[in-house]
Amino acid sequence: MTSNHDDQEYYLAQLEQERHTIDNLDAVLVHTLAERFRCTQRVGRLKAEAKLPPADPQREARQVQRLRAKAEESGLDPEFAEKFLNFIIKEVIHHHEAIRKEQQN
Ligand SMILES: C=C(O[C@@H]1C=C(C(=O)O)C=C[C@H]1O)C(=O)O
Repeated sequence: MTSNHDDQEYYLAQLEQERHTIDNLDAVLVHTLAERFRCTQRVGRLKAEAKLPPADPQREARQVQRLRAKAEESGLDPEFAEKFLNFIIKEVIHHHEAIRKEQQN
């Protein structure tokens, strides 16, 4: 009984420690994404001023290859890395289209 109770405390302490690390990493992810979107907003304004299209499929393909390789190196599923990057890029392109429309008005 006592040993079960002790085990439970041990597991709960481990769980709390791991969740603390997850919280820190989630904060890093949010800060990193915020910086990336600040940067892509600047790119969107530059492209609108230069009359370049919002999407650049060749750049996207290079980014996907680069990220897939990095994912493999670090033990992350490259399929997941690609899906995640495409999800972000889709949002960026929406922003760039909105910037372009604003500039046209
Ligand atoms: C940010 C850009 O705009 C778009 C978004 C990209 C991205 O989020 O990585 C990449 C290519 C473009 O489709 C860019 O052209 O660099």
